[in-house]
Amino acid sequence: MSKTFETLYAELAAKAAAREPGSSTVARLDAGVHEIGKKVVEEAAEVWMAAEFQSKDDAATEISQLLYHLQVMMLALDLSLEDVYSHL
Ligand SMILES: N=c1c2ncn([C@@H]3O[C@H](COP(=O)(O)OP(=O)(O)OP(=O)(O)O)[C@@H](O)[C@H]3O)c2ncn1[C@@H]1O[C@H](COP(=O)(O)O)[C@@H](O)[C@H]1O
Repeated sequence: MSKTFETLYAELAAKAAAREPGSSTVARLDAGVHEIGKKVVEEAAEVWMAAEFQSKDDAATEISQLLYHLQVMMLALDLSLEDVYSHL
């Protein structure tokens, strides 16, 4: 079964809680909100560029990466899925 936003968040939260060795997510959380924020902005720009100048598949890839980095930011801020969904 392919991952969803919810299952990815659960996976990342578990890795963060366990401080799983070798996890890039744990390393990004340790780097802090400033560095995570830079990745969010970078990936957002890559979504824009892919949407305008590349293929739909490239855009889908960049969107998936943006979603990942947004989830890392959520974990850094101790925001649950419900905290975000309540604003939708
Ligand atoms: N879905 C993702 C995911 N999307 C994007 N990324 C990271 O974001 C980067 C975005 O690509 P770039 O083109 O910006 O690469 P880059 O310039 O080399 O970026 P940097 O790694 O230098 O920041 C990727 O290289 C990954 O490091 C992700 N890293 C992890 N996941 C998933 O998160 C889960 C936990 O991963 P670990 O914490 O590494 O175990 C696993 O299921 C992974 O598949």
